[in-house]
Amino acid sequence: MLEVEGLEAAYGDSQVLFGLDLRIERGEVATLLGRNGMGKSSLIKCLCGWLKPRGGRIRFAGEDITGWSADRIARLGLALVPEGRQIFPNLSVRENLLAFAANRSGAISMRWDLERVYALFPRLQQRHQHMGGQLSGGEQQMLAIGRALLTNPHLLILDEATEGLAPLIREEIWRCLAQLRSQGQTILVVDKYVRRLIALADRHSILERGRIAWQGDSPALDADPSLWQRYVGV
Ligand SMILES: Nc1ncnc2c1ncn2[C@@H]1O[C@H](COP(=O)(O)OP(=O)(O)OP(=O)(O)O)[C@@H](O)[C@H]1O
Repeated sequence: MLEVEGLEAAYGDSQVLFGLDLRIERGEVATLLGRNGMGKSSLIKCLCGWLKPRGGRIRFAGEDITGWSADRIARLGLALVPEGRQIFPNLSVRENLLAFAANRSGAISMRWDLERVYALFPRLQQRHQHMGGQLSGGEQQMLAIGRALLTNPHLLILDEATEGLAPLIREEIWRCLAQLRSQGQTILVVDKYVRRLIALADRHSILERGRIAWQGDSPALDADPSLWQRYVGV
């Protein structure tokens, strides 16, 4: 589904990614781990087309998308739930959800529609007429996830999936991601809750100063908590 090879990126003269490799198979859940400023968001920006790579290759859904524009990559079926949600404060929940609805993966069965999103997040249905700006942080995150799902993406990316959310809402987001996983959705998630990520995901990549410091599966990460302390600070 996604193959990144030797990815390099910079902001002006300041290089931030140094030869990253990453692979996500269809139906897998992968994570990016690392302390603040290690390059997770920059990698995601490259995948989404917001930051042009200086070197390396990105292949997604059968295409070489290196250097493609963000809207072209989105149309190919990559959906981002961005850090800070970025929902429209002056549109209702329903309008936010329908603003970008599409069928990018060409799914015939199990297609996401409004009803299915409301079934996943009943809170959104209860508040469907509320403005985006009136929602709590957790509700905004549900809205951002629902909006991304309504594009029926091949790959769903969540940057800081549960950051700043109350514990109960965090649990609801984890429950939702587990449900999506069981339905075969391919997901790349950035978060700091390593235990939750081990339970949820198949593979993990730890970033350290723009380089991959460690890659492995959940049993390997679970078996070595010293990695978490060293690279994630938990
Ligand atoms: N727009 C920008 N211009 C210049 N430098 C930037 C920009 N955005 C990020 N950086 C720098 O790039 C490096 C990687 O940052 P990035 O945001 O990718 O890290 P991160 O692991 O996602 O951390 P965080 O969780 O804090 O977002 C950092 O040194 C950061 O200061």
